[in-house]
Amino acid sequence: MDRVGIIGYGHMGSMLVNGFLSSGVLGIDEIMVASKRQESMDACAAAWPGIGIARTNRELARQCRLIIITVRPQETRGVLNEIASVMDGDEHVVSLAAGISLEDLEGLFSGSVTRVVPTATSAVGQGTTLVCHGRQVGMLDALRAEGLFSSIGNVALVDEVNLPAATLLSSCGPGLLAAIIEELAGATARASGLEAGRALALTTEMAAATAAYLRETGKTPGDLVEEVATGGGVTEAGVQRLRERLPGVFDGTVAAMLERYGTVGK
Ligand SMILES: NC(=O)c1ccc[n+]([C@@H]2O[C@H](COP(=O)([O-])OP(=O)(O)OC[C@H]3O[C@@H](n4cnc5c(N)ncnc54)[C@H](O)[C@@H]3O)[C@@H](O)[C@H]2O)c1
Ligand code: PRO
Repeated sequence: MDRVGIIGYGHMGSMLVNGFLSSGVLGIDEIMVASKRQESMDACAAAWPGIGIARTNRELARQCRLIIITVRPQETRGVLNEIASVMDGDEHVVSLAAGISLEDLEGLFSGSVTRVVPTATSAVGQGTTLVCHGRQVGMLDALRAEGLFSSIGNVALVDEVNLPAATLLSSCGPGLLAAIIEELAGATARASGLEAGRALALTTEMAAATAAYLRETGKTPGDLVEEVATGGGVTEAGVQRLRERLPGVFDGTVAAMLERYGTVGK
């Protein structure tokens, strides 16, 4: 049977298995998983009774035409080298690895390759999965992969040249925003004595409401700042301070991330 194979069962591998099966886009007998650690395979089998578990990556590659590789970038070449000898050239590999180009991946085996960048927020059906197909990917394979990932959120096709920047925003972004939420809540609790858990709950709800407001009204962030910051009031004092300091902080943040993106797959 032509099952969808997932190699690696960490944050992304388990999120994809949960998403594909919970959404119903794949049935339990249409998916097969292989991962290095026996404990994670035991956890997978316990969470999804009847799921196909391969003992090795090669065993999985022999049985699946669409193979999604969710190991870390520095482990991705090794996995492709390992399975290449049992592939017949008709396979479609989907690589999640940040920083490993289509050209590099296509050089490792004879099938077709798509790069995909999901986001942790896909676990709740929110956020955008970035998709970049290699030139050898046929239309049916492209549509099949896009259909799978659209079951866990939005899908956006992105040219490879724009993948680093788009990844920073849509996939690293939840980590950045979570860190900002944590800092804002923490600083407010420290300065005021408001209980830390309460501060975090209020900040999280505020962040979700702000994103919903911008999305639903189509207003710009600048419009919203203007609405909230009453002249001579409290918000104005905070926004003024942020606008003095944040451009430097974010320029440095983006530069550090783009630099790491260039080396992460080496
Ligand atoms: N975490 C994210 O939000 C995110 C988003 C988009 C893309 N990615 C990409 O997804 C990939 C996985 O990230 P993650 O956060 O899930 O990492 P992770 O460390 O949580 O998971 C990696 C998994 O691969 C397994 N593994 C390692 N070597 C293996 C091998 N040789 N054979 C089989 N399994 C092996 C590990 O046991 C682990 O289960 C990375 O390439 C990353 O760049 C991650
Ligand atoms: N998580 C991966 C990383 O931080 C890639 C996008 C989000 O490297």
